[in-house]
Amino acid sequence: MLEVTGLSGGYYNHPVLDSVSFTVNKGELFGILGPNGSGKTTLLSMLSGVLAYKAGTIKIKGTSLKEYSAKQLAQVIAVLPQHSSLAFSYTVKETVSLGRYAHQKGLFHSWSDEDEAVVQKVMEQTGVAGFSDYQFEQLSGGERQRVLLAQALAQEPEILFLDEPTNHLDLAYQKGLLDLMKKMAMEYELTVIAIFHDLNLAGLYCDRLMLLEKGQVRVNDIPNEVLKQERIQQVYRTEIEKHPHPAIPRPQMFIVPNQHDSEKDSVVINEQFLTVSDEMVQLHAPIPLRTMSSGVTGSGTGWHQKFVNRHVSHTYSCENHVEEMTDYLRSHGFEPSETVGMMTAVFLEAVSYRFLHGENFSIFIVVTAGVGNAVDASLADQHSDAPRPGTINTWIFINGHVAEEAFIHSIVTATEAKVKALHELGVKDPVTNTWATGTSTDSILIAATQRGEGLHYAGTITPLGKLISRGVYDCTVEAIEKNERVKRT
Ligand SMILES: Nc1ncnc2c1ncn2[C@@H]1O[C@H](COP(=O)(O)OP(=O)(O)OP(=O)(O)O)[C@@H](O)[C@H]1O
Repeated sequence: MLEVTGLSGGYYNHPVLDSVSFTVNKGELFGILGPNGSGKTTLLSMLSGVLAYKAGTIKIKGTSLKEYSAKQLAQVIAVLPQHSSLAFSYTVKETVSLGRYAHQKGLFHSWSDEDEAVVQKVMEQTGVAGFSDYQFEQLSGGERQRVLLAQALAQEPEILFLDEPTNHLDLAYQKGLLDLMKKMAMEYELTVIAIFHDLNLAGLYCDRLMLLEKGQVRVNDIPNEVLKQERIQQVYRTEIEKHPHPAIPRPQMFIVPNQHDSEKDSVVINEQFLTVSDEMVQLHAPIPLRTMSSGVTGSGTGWHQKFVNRHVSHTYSCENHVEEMTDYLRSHGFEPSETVGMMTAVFLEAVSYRFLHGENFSIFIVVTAGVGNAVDASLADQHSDAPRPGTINTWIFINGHVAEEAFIHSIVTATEAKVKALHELGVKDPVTNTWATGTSTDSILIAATQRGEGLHYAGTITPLGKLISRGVYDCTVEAIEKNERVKRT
């Protein structure tokens, strides 16, 4: 649909683009990225015939751009510019109707039924039909943007050029505009070429992205390839982190702000932050910790500052346990969204904890363990599936900067150490009378300060893994033994 080869040029005495080449296929949603001043708008101006170029070729539908008359070009391409104002005062409908110019014939063209139908349709699509009689100048920035999009769509173009289309739009309209572009690309094979500053929106919606740097193409590929952490850091000269979108397989980039609380660099989570009562074991960290957990609240990954392991009776009914736990936390002064909350039927005086030092990092482990619900995982299908309160709850606080994979390693390593502790104590599954590997609802928390030493791995023979293995094994053995003693008294 669009073929650009060796395109160079810019402004008087100011070369901007340097041999830019790329193609865009029919029905593609193609994103142009690049830092301020990299030449994105200059490129779009050349592609839409507004700015002359010095060298290279631009072909639209196989024909050189230079061979199109203004009217012919307007039948194929439409442009939604970054900044626009109107020379005269028009109503919204009149503004949108201007988009029909390219399709009108003769000197004294008349307004056809088709013109009217198209204008009504695009005003509905862009959500501006409700204020069709308003003066354009009376509208907010976002409303104007949508009216100008309607005008561009009224042109019924085959290629739509957008310069930062989501500028001025609120969240819902950003999504609305890009969903509409995607739909039109898929259903009507509209080719959409858009400049984005928001890498995340570009990554979410575009089929392909082209990254410009100092007037040259740095890369042109699918979003996951273009949005590589190191590359974006280099080109934009800023610190970002790449993570997958939580709901769809698309990349997302997160800005990492400079930390201004360096006095907390030395925060070490240890026993001083732990409180044990009959009702709960709680830890209040002085800073939010990066967490991965299977708690009743605060599960999955997140950032949490408070940690609660609450005692419940053996007869606790687990129906609606999340809601009940949320109410409990709130009534005890905890904000549920900021708290990792677990439950246990174990008497909490039987808690076991240890602080262990590595070379440049340390860990603090807290375990409560009862084995009344012990299960042999290899024979779990012989058990009923009625949920009961978890009986081995393991908290691992890491004073270090833990990579995502090391969070997962930590869970594997801790589980292996726990299984060994159960074997060592000869704990059996009461249903199958075979060696137990855990209990039916064990929970785990890994919480890291994300300061200091970078810890990339936590497999059993890594420095972090060795500490976790030792600590979880010792604490689990001690917690089970203590609980047995408490139960006997
Ligand atoms: N009309 C102009 N006359 C002279 N130089 C210009 C003109 N417009 C832009 N430039 C220069 O051309 C270079 C590229 O500008 P352009 O607007 O294409 O960048 P951009 O990537 O779209 O930037 P931004 O992200 O800030 O919108 C910049 O150095 C800019 O100063």
